[in-house]
Amino acid sequence: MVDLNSLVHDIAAEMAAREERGTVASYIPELAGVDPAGFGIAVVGADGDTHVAGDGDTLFSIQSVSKVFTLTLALGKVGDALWQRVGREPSGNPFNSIVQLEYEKGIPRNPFINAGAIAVADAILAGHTPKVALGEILRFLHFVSDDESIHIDSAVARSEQATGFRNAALANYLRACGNLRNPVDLVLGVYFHHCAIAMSCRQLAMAGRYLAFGGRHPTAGGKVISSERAKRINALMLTCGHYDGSGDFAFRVGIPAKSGVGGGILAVVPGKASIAVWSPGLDAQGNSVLGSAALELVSRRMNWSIFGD
Ligand SMILES: NC(=O)CC[C@H](N)C(=O)O
Repeated sequence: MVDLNSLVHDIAAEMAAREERGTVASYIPELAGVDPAGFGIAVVGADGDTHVAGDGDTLFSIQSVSKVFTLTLALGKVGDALWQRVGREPSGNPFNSIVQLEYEKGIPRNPFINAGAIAVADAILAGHTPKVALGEILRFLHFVSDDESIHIDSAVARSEQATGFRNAALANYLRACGNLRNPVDLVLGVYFHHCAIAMSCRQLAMAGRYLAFGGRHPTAGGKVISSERAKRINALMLTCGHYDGSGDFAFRVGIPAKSGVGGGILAVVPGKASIAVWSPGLDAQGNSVLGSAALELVSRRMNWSIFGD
C-alpha cells in the first residue's frame, strides 16, 4: 500500500525541482504578479485524514474552480431546468471563446466555459442583489469546507472587472439571445467576484468532499446534494473541466477535475478522495502545468484512475 502522506511530500519535492512550469496568466493584471515557483497539494481521504505538502496552505485565486460550486448552487435553485439554458457537452474550444456561442444561438456548451458560468451566475442572481448572491456562494463554501475564513479577494475582482471585455461580450451576447435575465453588469459582478475567491489547497480539498463522497457532508452529517447530482457534476468535471484540454487530462489522469487560470485544480476520486493542487504556471489551454503533472503522479501511484487499475 502506498503511504499517501509520503506520496504528497515526494510529489511536492519533485515539483519544486521541475523547470518546465508554464506561464502565469497575465490577462488578469492582478494575477500576473504571482510567483511561478509556488506548488501546493492537499488530499482528504475517505477516513477524513488530510495530507498537505508544499504550499498547500497558501491562498490563491480559485478562478474557474468556483464554477463547480456555482453550478451546484444553481442546480439546487432551479434543478434540471438549468439544462434548457446551458448544455452538457465539451466545447473543444478555449474557455473564453465567442464563436461557438453565436453558432449555437446563445446556449453555452457547458457550465464550465465562461459563457456557461455567466448563465449560471444569472440563475443564482435571480432578482437578488449581487451582494446577496455572493453571500450565498460564500456561505456555501464555508459550509462545505468547514472554514469560515474563505473570502473574496477584491483586488482580483476589481482587476478583472476593469479588463474583462471578452466576458462582457459573452454576457451581452447571452442577453441578446434572451439567455440572461438580469442586467449584464450585475451578472458580471457576481461572476468576477466568485472567480476572485481566494482559497488554499487544504480549503479546496475540504470543499470538494461532498463531490467525492456521494453528496454527503462528512463532518456535519447529512447530504449537501443527492448522490445522483454529485455523480453528474463529476461527469461534467471529467468531460468539460479542463476546456479544450479535457480529453488529454482524462487520458493522462483519468479523474474528474476542474481547473482555473489561477493555477488551481480540484480533483474528485469518487469514494476515495478529494484532492486540490495549485501551481500558477499554465499550459496553452489555461490549465496548471505542474498541477496536472502532480495529479497524473497521484493517479498512477494510488491507482485512482476511474477507468481501471
Ligand atoms: N479559466 C478560468 O479560470 C477563467 C476565469 C476567469 N475569471 C475568466 O473569466 O477569464
